[in-house]
Amino acid sequence: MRVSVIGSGYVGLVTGMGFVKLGNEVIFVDVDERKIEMINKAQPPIYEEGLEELMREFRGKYRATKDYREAILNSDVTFIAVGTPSREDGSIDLTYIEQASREIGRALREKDDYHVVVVKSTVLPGTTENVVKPIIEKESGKKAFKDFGLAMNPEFLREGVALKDFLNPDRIVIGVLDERTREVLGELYAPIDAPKLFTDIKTAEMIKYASNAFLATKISFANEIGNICKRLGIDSWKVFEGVGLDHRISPYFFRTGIGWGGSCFPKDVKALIRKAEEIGENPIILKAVVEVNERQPLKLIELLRRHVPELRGKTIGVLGLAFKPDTDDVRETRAYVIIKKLLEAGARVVAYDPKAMGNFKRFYPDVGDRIEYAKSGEEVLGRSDAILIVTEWREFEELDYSGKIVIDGRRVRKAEKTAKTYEGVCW
Ligand SMILES: NC(=O)c1ccc[n+]([C@@H]2O[C@H](COP(=O)([O-])OP(=O)(O)OC[C@H]3O[C@@H](n4cnc5c(N)ncnc54)[C@H](O)[C@@H]3O)[C@@H](O)[C@H]2O)c1
Ligand SMILES: O=c1ccn([C@@H]2O[C@H](COP(=O)(O)OP(=O)(O)O[C@H]3O[C@H](CO)[C@@H](O)[C@H](O)[C@H]3O)[C@@H](O)[C@H]2O)c(=O)[nH]1
Repeated sequence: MRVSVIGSGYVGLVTGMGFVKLGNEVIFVDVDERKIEMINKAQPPIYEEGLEELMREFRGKYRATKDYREAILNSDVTFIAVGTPSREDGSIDLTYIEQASREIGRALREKDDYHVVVVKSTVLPGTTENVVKPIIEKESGKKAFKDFGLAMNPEFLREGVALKDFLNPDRIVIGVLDERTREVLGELYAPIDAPKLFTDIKTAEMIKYASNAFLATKISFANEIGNICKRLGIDSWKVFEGVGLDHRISPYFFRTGIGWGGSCFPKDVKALIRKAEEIGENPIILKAVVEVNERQPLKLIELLRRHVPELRGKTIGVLGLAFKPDTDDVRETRAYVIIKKLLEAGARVVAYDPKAMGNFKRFYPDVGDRIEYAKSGEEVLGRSDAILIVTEWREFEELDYSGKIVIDGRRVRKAEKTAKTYEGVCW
């Protein structure tokens, strides 16, 4: 099938390349010229394992452009994968979704064939039918479900293992209302062996929020128990090993530490809270989930002060800047909050991350410009009075921590075994 993907970021690029691997032809659209140029040279603008190899292998089966018209006229189905960030008050910002819908609508005006538009971005229930649909109808002069198809197909991939997740998902959720669209998406996803759940459109939108909210809740719950464990001298990882053996609970997403960051959980939980309040609900669990998560990285500083009471003038090493390992993404990384606190306390910070140092400096100039970047984890260890572990990159398991003070937010076993002084956040 001929597929176009609007927005070539973490989701758009991975999804599009996934469709290429499944035998489709893909046209990527983006407003960012740098990304377009890189994609056309078969270079991924983001770091994601396996992506570069896939882009090299399938060169010629995909291309990128700024031109919506070209992309829509030369494809049968279009996925919208633009960002849906938070506004200042936590509510969802639909600016990019609205822009993309307008451009798609304008291009569809010139097209006679039945074209299917699929919202893949995470959007609140009602957005596809109440925002995307009327914009496309107005700009195209056509009617949804009659002249063009419309669906919502949330994405559940995790960064770092995104391609694997896209090609081997736990499930595929497809929100559709018309039979033709259902057939097109059924055919497109046919090669993927996973349970396929067809729902109406707003249910598909809600499944995405409920999933992310539950996963964030699971981690905040684990961290709350973990904080109690720490005071009682109990290893919360052992506790959750025991808890997770109950098949009703499952062992996953119980890694206690400094909490969740990233481009999804923070913004999606907040957007759901705002939406709930707007419609007269008070989501007390979700609010507590966010509060626990905001306090959690501060535990690392609290523990550090037990061993280094005066931070002024001290050099503190930070291992890891990405919000999780195997990605260069720094959106809502715990490293930002932690480094900000260190600088406020007058410490010097020397940091290292295998992939995310450039992004950290660009995204957070207020702290990113005030710290030093090391060339390796060894250099951080060599130059610091104490070390904080913020992201559990595999290579941090290879470092020599002997003689060091290490405060660990993610549980790097080598540090736990070999550091002179070691503290874990919840263990
Ligand atoms: N990152 C993830 O792991 C993940 C997983 C599942 C779902 N999601 C959801 O997918 C959506 C995209 O997330 P992302 O992380 O890929 O974002 P991203 O910021 O990495 O990518 C979005 C891309 O859209 C482009 N863009 C913005 N406006 C545009 C427009 N009008 N026309 C064309 N391109 C435009 C941007 O230049 C950017 O390249 C969000 O709704 C997010 O919640 C993300
Ligand atoms: O037991 C755990 C698991 C994760 N985390 C943290 O939680 C955050 C998110 O991790 P993860 O879920 O692995 O990464 P994402 O790429 O943000 O993926 C989440 O967000 C995506 C965007 O919506 C969804 O598609 C995925 O299903 C969902 O897992 C990171 O800061 C992790 O360090 C923990 O603290 N403990």
